[in-house]
Amino acid sequence: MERNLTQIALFAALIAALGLIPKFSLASGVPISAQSLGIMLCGTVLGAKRGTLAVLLFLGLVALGLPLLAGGRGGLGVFSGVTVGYLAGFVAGAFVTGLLAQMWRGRGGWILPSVAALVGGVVVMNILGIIGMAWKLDKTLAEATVLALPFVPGDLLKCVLAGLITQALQKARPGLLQA
Ligand SMILES: O=C(O)CCCC[C@@H]1SC[C@@H]2NC(=O)N[C@@H]21
Repeated sequence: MERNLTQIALFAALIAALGLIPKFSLASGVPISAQSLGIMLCGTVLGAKRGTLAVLLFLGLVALGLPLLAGGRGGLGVFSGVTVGYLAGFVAGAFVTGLLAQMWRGRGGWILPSVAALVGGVVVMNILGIIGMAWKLDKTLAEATVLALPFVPGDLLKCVLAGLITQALQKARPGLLQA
């Protein structure tokens, strides 16, 4: 129990730390951000339940006003901005990544954790992000999808990184990863 809480807090802190890497702002207002790597790792390393709780803790701190989002943003206002779909995607993405990672735990080296991150941290997260952009920017889903295309190369790289980091942690600290 205590160990779980520590790990949840640690991964919430990891997402926050990735927010210190400068974001690259695009015309849509949704930045290229390293924080989605943290979301993927929450799922691949902690699994669905603990990973989702870590993301909820992170977003709870953001809602309280802590400037933990990339570029030093925080407060309730961010939940009504153009990235609201992505913020919902942070939660759903960690959950789906975690479910798949748990199902495939210990198999496939770095590839299966990467595929889990691809499905949860790229497909699910971007679907919600695109819906949010379409809503907030008054665009069609097709137009919003075009706006999300610049994220794809970086997001694919993050999937590979998430798989490699997860495999390394599996070897170094097997107790951290849930079956
Ligand atoms: O800071 C925020 O308010 C959320 C930013 C979300 C950015 C999304 S995460 C998935 C996709 N990949 C990126 O690099 N940026 C977007």
